[in-house]
Amino acid sequence: MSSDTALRADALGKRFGRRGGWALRDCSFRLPAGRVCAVVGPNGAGKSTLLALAAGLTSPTEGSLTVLGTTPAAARPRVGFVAQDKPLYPQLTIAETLRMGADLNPGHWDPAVAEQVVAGGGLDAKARVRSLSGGQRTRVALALALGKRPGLLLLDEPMADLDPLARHELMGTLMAQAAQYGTTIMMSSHVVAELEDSCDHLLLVGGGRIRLAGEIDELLAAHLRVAGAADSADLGAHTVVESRITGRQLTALVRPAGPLPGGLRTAAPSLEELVLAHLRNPGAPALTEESAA
Ligand SMILES: Nc1ncnc2c1ncn2[C@@H]1O[C@H](COP(=O)(O)OP(=O)(O)OP(=O)(O)O)[C@@H](O)[C@H]1O
Repeated sequence: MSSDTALRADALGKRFGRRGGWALRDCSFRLPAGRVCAVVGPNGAGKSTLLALAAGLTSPTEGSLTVLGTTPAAARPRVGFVAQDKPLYPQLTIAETLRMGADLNPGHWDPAVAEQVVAGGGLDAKARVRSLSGGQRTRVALALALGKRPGLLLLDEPMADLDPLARHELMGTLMAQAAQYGTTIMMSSHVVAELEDSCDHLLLVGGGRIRLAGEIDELLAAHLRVAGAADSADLGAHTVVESRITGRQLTALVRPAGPLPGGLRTAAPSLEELVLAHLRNPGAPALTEESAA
């Protein structure tokens, strides 16, 4: 794998237990290094499973995953992971937690980055973790992950319990980290509107499969919102992700395979429109680099 690839999945599958269903199946994608990648999908889609596989916390049932050019287990010292439940030691103070981060990451711990993230929330370094709110714990968990100066940062719904100001500020910190150190960031979220400004890559997971994968600009450019008279709009030659007829009016989200029928009004979709259309239509054909190749 070339060094410009942070993460590569090949026919990756994960099943919990021998009789369990597949949490992920037949997932193939490539995440170039230095990208900020949004992982979106409905509850139970397999997002956390994918992040846990990338963090080396669980192993694939089939297929393979390459992280920073090696196995997920070997890449762990260079990977930061903030799990959904943000495990921290409640009896430690914030200062002790960060010291633990320094001890666990000899030679690649950046105290200034970690302290800056904590200070951004106005937190007292002497406060014990157990006395912190959910959002404040998130901030400490992010400080631990960022202080490690990871090559790949995996964040499972990092913003879910943060107030809007804290989200904005921490997103800014994450973007600055990505820009300054070339850190690849992969983060799951349900708040798609917030991702449009900060992410440049998208993985949409549904039912354990990859539904959309690629650069957000390219995915958006491959789709069009169309509207026009229903009786004059034969979209049969194109991939229709979603279509609705109200009265005589057709509105649709399509992946054009060539020129569209005349008389239709077209507009570029927003990221939220693209994601929602695919979530509402789980049977719509996937678009990934593999399917486009
Ligand atoms: N440890 C486990 N044991 C058994 N099944 C599991 C386990 N972890 C996840 N699953 C199953 O795998 C599927 C994917 O779960 P996962 O947590 O990856 O989804 P998700 O996309 O992160 O969901 P959410 O948005 O609700 O966090 C679900 O059907 C879930 O029940």
